[in-house]
Amino acid sequence: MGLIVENLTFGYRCFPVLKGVDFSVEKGNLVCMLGKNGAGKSTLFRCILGLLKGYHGKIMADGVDLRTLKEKELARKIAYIPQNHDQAFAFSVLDMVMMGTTSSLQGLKSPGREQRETAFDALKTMRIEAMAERSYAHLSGGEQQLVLIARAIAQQAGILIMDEPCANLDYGNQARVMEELKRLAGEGYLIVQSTHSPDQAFLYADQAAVLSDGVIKAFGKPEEVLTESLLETMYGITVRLFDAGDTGRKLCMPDRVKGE
Ligand SMILES: Nc1ncnc2c1ncn2[C@@H]1O[C@H](COP(=O)(O)OP(=O)(O)OP(=O)(O)O)[C@@H](O)[C@H]1O
Repeated sequence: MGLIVENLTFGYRCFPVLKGVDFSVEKGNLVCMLGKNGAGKSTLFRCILGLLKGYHGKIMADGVDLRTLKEKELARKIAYIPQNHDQAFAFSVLDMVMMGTTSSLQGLKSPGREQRETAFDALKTMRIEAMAERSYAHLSGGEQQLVLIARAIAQQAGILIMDEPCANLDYGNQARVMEELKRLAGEGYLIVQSTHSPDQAFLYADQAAVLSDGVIKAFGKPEEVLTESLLETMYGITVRLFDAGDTGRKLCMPDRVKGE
């Protein structure tokens, strides 16, 4: 059970972006997808989310070809968590999370007690139930990101897709959000997120995927696949990897920081 992408190709008009993307990953993993600006990470995510339909190849979730699913069925399998953004309307946190439950509603019905309970359970999963009645607009960026993750959980999808979830977050909130994502992966969710930080992949990811020239150039444990030479080729700078004390993890530093 998980996500399989097979020979996925997609282009905007005559401009090819994805040229045969292949990877598969089981539930219970946090995957960090790296690739330079314009590599096609968002395009790949939009194909997986069914927002771009003109692709060739196959995307399967839990053994089901996503092309065969209706919108609501797809929403029960895969949820998208955007970067946190300013919300113009004064929704409460619980209302925001309840919006994630609409895929469980028949026709034009409004959310009821069941949806409220699902939303509250999602807040508990994220350990933010104390915020339920607060205004979403008045939360910090990090808190808002946790609420958006809760909204995806309320959607009751097992696969969460995130485009740079830590962009715009301060250092502490980045760590808090990444710790929560790692915990959710440990509970059985599959999380696929893009990042521009090799360190985020080293510190938190079970798997790293590198998208380059329209294909997955490397996929596997971050410490095994994110080599100095691969990172240098991808980002066009020399880097140095070093062991992070006794954590068993690696960290990445641009070579210029050495003062050369
Ligand atoms: N709607 C569109 N129409 C035409 N070209 C597009 C469109 N959206 C994206 N592109 C192009 O497709 C390529 C891949 O873009 P995409 O946003 O998927 O990259 P990305 O890896 O997510 O980049 P970044 O890291 O900068 O967010 C880029 O060259 C981009 O200019």
